[in-house]
Amino acid sequence: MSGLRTGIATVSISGTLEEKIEAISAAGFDGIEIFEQDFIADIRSPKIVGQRIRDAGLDVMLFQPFRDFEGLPGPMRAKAFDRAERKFDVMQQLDCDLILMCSSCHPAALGGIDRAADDFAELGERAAARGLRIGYEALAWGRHVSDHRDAWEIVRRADHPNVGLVLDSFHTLARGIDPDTIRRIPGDKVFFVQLADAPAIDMDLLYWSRHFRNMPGEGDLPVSAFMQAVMATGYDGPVSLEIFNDQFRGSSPKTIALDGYRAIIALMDDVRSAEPEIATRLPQLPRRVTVRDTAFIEFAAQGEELGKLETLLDTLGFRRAARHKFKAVRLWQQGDIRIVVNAETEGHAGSAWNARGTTVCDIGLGVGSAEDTVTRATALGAKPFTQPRGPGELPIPAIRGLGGSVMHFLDDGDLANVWEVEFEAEDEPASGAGLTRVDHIAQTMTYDEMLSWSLFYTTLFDMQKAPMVDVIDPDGLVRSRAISTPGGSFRITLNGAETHRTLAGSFLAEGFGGSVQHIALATDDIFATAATLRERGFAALEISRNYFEDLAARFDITPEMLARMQAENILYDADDTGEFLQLYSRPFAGQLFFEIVERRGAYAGYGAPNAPFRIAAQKRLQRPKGMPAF
Ligand SMILES: O=C(O)c1ccc(O)c(O)c1
Ligand SMILES: [Mg+2]
Repeated sequence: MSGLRTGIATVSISGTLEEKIEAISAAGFDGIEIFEQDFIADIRSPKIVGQRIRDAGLDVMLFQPFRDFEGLPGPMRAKAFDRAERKFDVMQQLDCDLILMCSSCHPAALGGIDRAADDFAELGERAAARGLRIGYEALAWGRHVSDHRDAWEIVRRADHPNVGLVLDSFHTLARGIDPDTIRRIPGDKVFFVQLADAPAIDMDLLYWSRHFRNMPGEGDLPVSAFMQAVMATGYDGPVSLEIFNDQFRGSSPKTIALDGYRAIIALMDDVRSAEPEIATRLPQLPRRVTVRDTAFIEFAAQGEELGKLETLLDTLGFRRAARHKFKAVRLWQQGDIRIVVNAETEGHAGSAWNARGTTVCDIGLGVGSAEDTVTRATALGAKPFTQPRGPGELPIPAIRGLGGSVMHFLDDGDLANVWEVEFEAEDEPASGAGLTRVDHIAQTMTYDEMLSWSLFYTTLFDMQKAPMVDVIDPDGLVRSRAISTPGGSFRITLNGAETHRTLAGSFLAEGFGGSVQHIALATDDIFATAATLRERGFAALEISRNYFEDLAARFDITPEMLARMQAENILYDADDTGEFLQLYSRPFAGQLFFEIVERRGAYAGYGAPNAPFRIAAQKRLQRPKGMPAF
């Protein structure tokens, strides 16, 4: 059995046809759907374009779309056939044998299953004479045919070996059609399969499809259930992406093509795991990785900011636990939290500091098997990370993460001893402020990058994405989405800034791109922690008095507790599952900050309703002197 064949429509990514071909080939796809517009805009002949695509190692899998063919009356019908013949000429030049015909939207189309079937039977003869095939696709907004079941009935009645069906997950799922109805269709009559996901937004189908499609796994449609049904038919052809998305049209073709490849591989792996009996043609790869914990967070810091960061860690109750045996690297520890501060001028940390100044350059995650994690990541198109190892250093498996940062993976093997092997313990006694573990890591990026990064996490790790929330910054909107492992052992929030005027946006501008902006640390008793921190000289972010008055109106909080929260600048949220208390540090090293949280009950959120007030408080600190703080 040969491998899975993957494809992507040229319409899915930005650039000229040539740039698209390069990006699609580089991302690892086997073939390409030529979207006619991309071809027409090119100055090369169809013969040369076809050859160029094959030279890039890609099959020309499909030519599309051909519109408004079936069901036309009299002379219009004859014209539609002539039009089709012209496109057949182009296809023969391209050396592409399959054309997608989407269900007619033409106002004059008459409808009638048998009329359409007759049209396709006749066109099938003409196609066969040239060795070509026709795939019929039901557009969700087609005039008479908008459901794959009707398209299948037409194909069935056309009863021609060169006429088959194109299934497109968007059209089926957007209309809420049960994908299991696909299991009734013989696999050899499915000529091609297109995949797209989309966010659950209630809007006009055509508009939704043309602007908001995204990669499988990036949206909310049950694309995996769709694909399981397709594969259950015995379908053996290519699996291809057809993504109409406004953002993708303006993004880097390489990134979007890589995301697409990642999405297909993860999806087919999910299909196989859901129904192991079904042949998916996908080579084996380790399943999604269970993250046990955040093993460490590493900052690159030098000079004055290094001192400030270490002072802040000290006021937060961290102790100097160990020093690297050979490098300017120190381990700070409290509870299960390990923060590594790397002042090396060379290597990854050195270049991260050169590029961004003080920054989180590395995140270490505890996993079952570090090797399997890198194997899966690599199969999904991530880049393994290596740098020359110094004396006595362990070969800890790593990949490239967000914006040039690195992720290391630690497991129970020899790697668990890294702190003893590479570091020398310091004898500073434990003091602590009750911080126990990393609650979550907040990453800031441009809005355009959010889908890509959520896909990175949800395809590699066993993590689910929460719904998108809007965070109001006084100077713009920031979109935020949390991604978490089932038990919350690893939580990430992604914050996408649309403009540089927002706090998140100015962080991006200053830091030269997306990275970790804040780290939230958990405590079991935020009031006790706050008191200890105060004694240690920690300065909390000051929250407006109005905020606490509003809290009193919204929640049943005793006056005593409210007074304590106000005194300590502790923010509060609650839902049906529990309560959430938050305390923020002031910004350091530019616009990085720490958050301290206490979760009560099963509260699994992040205090999103409080974000605007926290942001406003942070922005007050940035105001030029002389402006009132309150
Ligand atoms: O939006 C469209 O017109 C369109 C065209 C071709 C397709 O395959 C499709 O799914 C949608
Ligand atoms: Mg389609």
